[in-house]
Amino acid sequence: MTDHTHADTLRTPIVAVLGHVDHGKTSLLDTIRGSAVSEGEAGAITQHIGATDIPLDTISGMAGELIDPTDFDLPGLLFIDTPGHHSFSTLRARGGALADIAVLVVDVNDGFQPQTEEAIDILRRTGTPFVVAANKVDTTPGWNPQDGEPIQKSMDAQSERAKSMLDENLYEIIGQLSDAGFSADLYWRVQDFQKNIGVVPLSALTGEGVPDLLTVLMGLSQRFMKEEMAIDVTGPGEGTVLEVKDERGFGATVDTVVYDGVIRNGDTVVVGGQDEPIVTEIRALLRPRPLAEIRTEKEFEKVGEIGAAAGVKIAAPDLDRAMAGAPVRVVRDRTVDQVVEEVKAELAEIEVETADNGVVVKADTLGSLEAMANALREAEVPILRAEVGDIAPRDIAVAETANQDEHKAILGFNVDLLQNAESDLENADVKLFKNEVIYQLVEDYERYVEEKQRAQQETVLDKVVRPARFRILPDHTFRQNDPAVVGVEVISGTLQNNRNVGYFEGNEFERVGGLSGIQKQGDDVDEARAGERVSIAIDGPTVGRDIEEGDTLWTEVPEKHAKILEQELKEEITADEREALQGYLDTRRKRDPFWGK
Ligand SMILES: Nc1nc2c(ncn2[C@@H]2O[C@H](COP(=O)(O)OP(=O)(O)OP(=O)(O)O)[C@@H](O)[C@H]2O)c(=O)[nH]1
Repeated sequence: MTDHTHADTLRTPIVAVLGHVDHGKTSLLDTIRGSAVSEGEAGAITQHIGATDIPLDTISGMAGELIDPTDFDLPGLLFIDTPGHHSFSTLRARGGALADIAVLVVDVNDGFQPQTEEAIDILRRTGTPFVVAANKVDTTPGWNPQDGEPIQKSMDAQSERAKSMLDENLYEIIGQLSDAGFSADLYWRVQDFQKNIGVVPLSALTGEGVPDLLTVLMGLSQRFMKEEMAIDVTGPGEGTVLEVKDERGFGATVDTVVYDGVIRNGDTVVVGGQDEPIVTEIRALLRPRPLAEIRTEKEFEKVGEIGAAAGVKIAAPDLDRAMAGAPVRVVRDRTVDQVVEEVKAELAEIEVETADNGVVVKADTLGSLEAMANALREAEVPILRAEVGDIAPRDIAVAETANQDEHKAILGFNVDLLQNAESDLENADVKLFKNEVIYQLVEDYERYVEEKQRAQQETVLDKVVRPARFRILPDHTFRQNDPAVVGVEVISGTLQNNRNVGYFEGNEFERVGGLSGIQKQGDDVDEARAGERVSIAIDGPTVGRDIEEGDTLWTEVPEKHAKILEQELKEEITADEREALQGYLDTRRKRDPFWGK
């Protein structure tokens, strides 16, 4: 942990934006950035790698009368630029969420959608405070746009009809939040933001309501997060890898959000890698060039050091096996071993529990891998191997070793099938599942397993001998023997052709012969159901000697089949088959209590 006893400063809270596809995450970030820039002040925003820093002055300028900047001593807000909950689950810091606060974007017309639910789950699990941006209010029929205005002011300019239509949609969202277990209300009605989620109606398109969102975010951070924002600005830097990227002239680099301390050029750092922690020395710390210098050849500018909270690109040797979501730690005055152990310990927290048997899981980041593992654990699906990265030939080979068919599967979340793995997959008996929504991915897999099991049961059911009890009808002997042909009525169960039949003498089963034909109204059939009257040919017995009219006969069910029927297929067979089975088992067990067990 960082020593907080000296040089404490308040850092900028880190904000993440998440929500369902197309609900407006990117537009909202663009609008926040855009209106910050159009505030016109020099240094209104600072573009970081993977993040945008909006200082308090700019926020208060945008928020107008909503904010009194003297109420705040936090320096501003750092918005993570890569929106979406995939990246959000990457955003870890010391076992928790990297983002201090989140904005959940919900389209007012669409309400909650699958990725909204998933985002809520992640927020709940990580205990991240959040506000809901009820976006696209401008699409309300009859809306009279009030560009960039606070939402109350904008509401005052709307017709009663538009207002009530919007209200209806907003209450729908509040209801959905409540269904998800969060008590919520329109933000200006919320008294206690620790107990209630504030909903901010806004439009990323017209900017109305955006001042309100910034005000609420600032207020929440100031009130509830101030203590966590106290950091030692000179301490060894700590951060999280957002993305691993090849950069011309630099090789593999890691885009990193620094949430504590300071990172300096030349520092030795430990970075979580695919196989083991990577120990390397920083060759360059890179930031985007300020907008004014955009015309220069080079995309990045080098900086000597960078302090939390900030986004920076780290160039250093050996970073190609670094993982998105993994920790980055500066060694500084500690030993390398000590920091390697720290990084290992942190990675171990995320390490997914694996079993000797199970599926292969691949995900784009450590965080999403962890979320996948959680979802699979809940669904009681064991995992054989879990890794960050695209699907490679090795994964297919591993999946193929699973000894249960249903486990010969790869579940890929937000990853691609590598080109050199395509033919392997085609030739292997491995099923690939890909989806961008975790619970849908798990559901797809569960459905597949169910179908597979049903198909297996059906084949078993096809082969298994069905129980039947039937009676020889009086005056229905058509032939005495070779074979005996008699009319019967099936009392319960299914009488199948080519089965052995017999009767119980006391509790002993006496086989009389085998069925060699069933005819129903003159037509050959394979089976007869309960209640049906058919004529059957039995090889073996002679009517009047071995069997009599009026006798009750049974299909002989082999012990193994009886066991499968009773233990595995009881739900699959019909009620009268169950009845026949029960009668058969009861009689068998009078003699041998363990028969068919
Ligand atoms: N009318 C209106 N349209 C909006 C608003 N916000 C976003 N849109 C539109 O909605 C569409 C999706 O917006 P994006 O910002 O790309 O949504 P996103 O959530 O970032 O989508 P992904 O990045 O694909 O997940 C775009 O066509 C936007 O122009 C809004 O407030 N009003």
